[in-house]
Amino acid sequence: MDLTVILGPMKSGKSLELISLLSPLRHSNVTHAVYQSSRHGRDDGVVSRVGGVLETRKVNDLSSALDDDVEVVGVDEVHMFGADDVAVVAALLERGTRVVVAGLDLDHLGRLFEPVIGLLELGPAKVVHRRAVCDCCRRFNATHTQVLHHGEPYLADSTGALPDDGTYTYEARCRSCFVGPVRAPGPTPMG
Ligand SMILES: Nc1ncnc2c1ncn2[C@@H]1O[C@H](COP(=O)(O)OP(=O)(O)O)[C@@H](O)[C@H]1O
Ligand SMILES: Cc1cn([C@H]2C[C@H](O)[C@@H](COP(=O)(O)O)O2)c(=O)[nH]c1=O
Repeated sequence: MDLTVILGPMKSGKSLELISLLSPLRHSNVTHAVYQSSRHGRDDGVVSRVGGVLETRKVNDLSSALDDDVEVVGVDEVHMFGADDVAVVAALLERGTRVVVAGLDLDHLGRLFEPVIGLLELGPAKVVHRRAVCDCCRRFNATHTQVLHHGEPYLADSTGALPDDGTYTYEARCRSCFVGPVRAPGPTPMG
């Protein structure tokens, strides 16, 4: 069936959106399962900061979703999964399963997460891009997540999941307030 991808920085309401889309299914006959990466230690289940909870199965990878054989599959913190898990999503869609995924699009350096690239390549029926309020300038245009370590931007070139256990603090930021790695200047335009 179809794929819905919910993206945005931390605090933008991705969990809220996932809960509002999938929680009614508990009251229906539609078979469904929601998976969350076990690398996400902050919550047991999809928990929105504004309230609301969705029961999840904590998994290291999505392979069990193929065995569960339900009509609707939800995936939370999808940026914490890998290329093999994107292949599982593709197989589920091929089989006629409706899949709804939510996660960060951009990492702490402002780069697209690899599984997000793979999901967008599957040609989702719907992509929801949510914004948060910038924790610096307070405008409602935050697209990035600034990770701070002892109050300074964390700019290490790491790709693993970052814990939300107090080691780092996380701020939603707009593109102007976001501090990313210094990039080498590109070629000067001709003309
Ligand atoms: N900087 C912020 N911008 C927007 N909402 C915020 C911010 N800080 C806290 N919130 C609260 O967080 C809620 C969204 O939280 P949540 O659903 O957990 O988002 P996400 O899953 O994207 O991290 C908002 O509805 C709002 O009540
Ligand atoms: C920026 C960034 C964040 N993470 C982690 C930190 C949290 O556990 C989740 C996002 O939680 P949300 O509020 O539900 O959006 O992702 C990460 O692993 N890598 C990063 O670059």
